[in-house]
Amino acid sequence: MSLEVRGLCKAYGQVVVADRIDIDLPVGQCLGVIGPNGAGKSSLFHLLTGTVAADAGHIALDGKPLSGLPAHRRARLGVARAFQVPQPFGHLSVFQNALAAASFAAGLRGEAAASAAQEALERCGLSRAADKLAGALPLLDRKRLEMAKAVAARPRLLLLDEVAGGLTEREVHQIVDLVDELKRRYAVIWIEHIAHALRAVADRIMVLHFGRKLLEDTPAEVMDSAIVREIYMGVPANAAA
Ligand SMILES: Nc1ncnc2c1ncn2[C@@H]1O[C@H](COP(=O)(O)OP(=O)(O)OP(=O)(O)O)[C@@H](O)[C@H]1O
Repeated sequence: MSLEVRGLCKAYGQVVVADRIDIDLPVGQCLGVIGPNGAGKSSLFHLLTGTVAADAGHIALDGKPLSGLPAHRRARLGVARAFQVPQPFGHLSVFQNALAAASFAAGLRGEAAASAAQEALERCGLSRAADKLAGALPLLDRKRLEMAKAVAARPRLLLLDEVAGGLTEREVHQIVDLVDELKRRYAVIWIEHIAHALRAVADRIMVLHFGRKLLEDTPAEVMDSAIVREIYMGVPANAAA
């Protein structure tokens, strides 16, 4: 198992954002994460990347413990995140942005950094735009670059934060195809509000609510579940279907 999370807990005073979360995720699989606003989705990513310290619990990647390590050490051990709002260095080229990620997040130098950057752009469909200024890219390509920066860091665990948000339907399909490609090489966790996108790629979906994992199952089971209908649409879980 690539990612193993056991009993992850975090609270801000009375607000519980992670309540004994367990996750098992191998390379080659995508775990979708859904839940209403404030459910603890972003907090989960903060806890995995190490930007926020957990109150309790254990995280291991490929058997190596991550718990207690600072974010830069976890990045070196293979945790990479693509943010919801891409914030590339707009005055640098697409290639230079990927190179910066390979250098700073993965600690690569020289040829190794350049080939990681090149490979990441190829993998994310951006080779043709390598020399363009990142600030001039249209939104879909900025999303691709955000993912390429994560890939350039040579991750084992790829955390995708609403990477399909704000795109047209057609573009969402392209992102779905890209995530489907990427999950062959990495363990992927994808927080996404666009249900059909997750349904298309995720092997399993986890439903968070008040920091608790309410359900984890196949996309079809989760989308049809009474719990999801209740928390999203206010239909009581015991109401007739
Ligand atoms: N540093 C913090 N201090 C206090 N409360 C926080 C902090 N960070 C998050 N919270 C609270 O924790 C809860 C969970 O927040 P989180 O951002 O993880 O939710 P989310 O599921 O990602 O929500 P959204 O879909 O709106 O992004 C929210 O009530 C939020 O206000």
